[in-house]
Amino acid sequence: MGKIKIGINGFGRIGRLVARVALQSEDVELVAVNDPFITTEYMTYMFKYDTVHGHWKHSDIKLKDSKTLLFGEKPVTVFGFRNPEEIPWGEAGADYVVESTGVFTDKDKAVGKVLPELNGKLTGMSFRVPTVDVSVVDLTVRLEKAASYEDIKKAIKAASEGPLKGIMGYTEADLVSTDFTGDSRSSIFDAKAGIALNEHFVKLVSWYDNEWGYSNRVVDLIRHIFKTQ
Ligand SMILES: NC(=O)C1=CN([C@@H]2O[C@H](COP(=O)(O)OP(=O)(O)OC[C@H]3O[C@@H](n4cnc5c(N)ncnc54)[C@H](O)[C@@H]3O)[C@@H](O)[C@H]2O)C=CC1
Ligand SMILES: O=C(OP(=O)(O)O)[C@H](O)COP(=O)(O)O
Repeated sequence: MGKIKIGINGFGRIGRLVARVALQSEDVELVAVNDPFITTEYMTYMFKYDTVHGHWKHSDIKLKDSKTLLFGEKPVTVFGFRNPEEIPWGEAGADYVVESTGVFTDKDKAVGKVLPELNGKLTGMSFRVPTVDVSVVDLTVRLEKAASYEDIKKAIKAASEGPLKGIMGYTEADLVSTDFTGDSRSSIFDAKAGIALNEHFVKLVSWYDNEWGYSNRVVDLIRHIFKTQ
């Protein structure tokens, strides 16, 4: 089976990290990036030296010419269009495009679309804690069916080791926000941080690397689309 060829629109925090995920994947090939507001020199510099996730050590990155970046031997076409309709992704061979400009998306409305059964039942917020990276979800829940905090912990632990392995994590360690930097899972339940008022009212706490976890899920999503198309 051929590789999944992707383009990335917007080469900021997420665009560059999706590129890192793709470049480390066997089955995904980065073929093009588009960003009208930064030069190829600046793209190279920002990609190489990421303050949060560290220096890129997997390959050399060079400018082949003003329209091509070389990641090791791998050429990646660079476009600079502001209007997404004008970007010639096809010319570069991109079959899937990651939208990571933040200009054309509306992610806050996505939960109810992805999980319609939660419409009207769930709202929430996550704290972008004052570190360069990592967020935390503080979920306060009123339960119709009684459950002790121990039961909840057991169910989440079982899911993290079973159907949600690699996506949901579970920890009883005494960790703090920066300990989750570089974790590719979407949510790591902090068993010691939650609290139950009674068997119908609980607060659950879960951490995630909002940059690296999200970027890994973007590439997982492309793999899913590729497989199911
Ligand atoms: N930073 C994070 O932790 C997360 C961000 N997101 C979402 O990902 C998206 C991108 O966020 P960041 O990477 O943090 O933003 P960013 O500001 O670091 O990067 C955005 C990039 O898009 C470029 N851009 C702006 N207008 C453009 C256009 N018309 N065409 C092409 N490129 C354009 C900018 O030059 C910049 O390089 C947003 O929708 C954000 O909500 C989602 C999850 C986590
Ligand atoms: O840090 C983030 O992730 P989070 O909302 O999951 O904590 C934001 O998605 C960053 O993007 P924003 O600048 O659109 O808020």
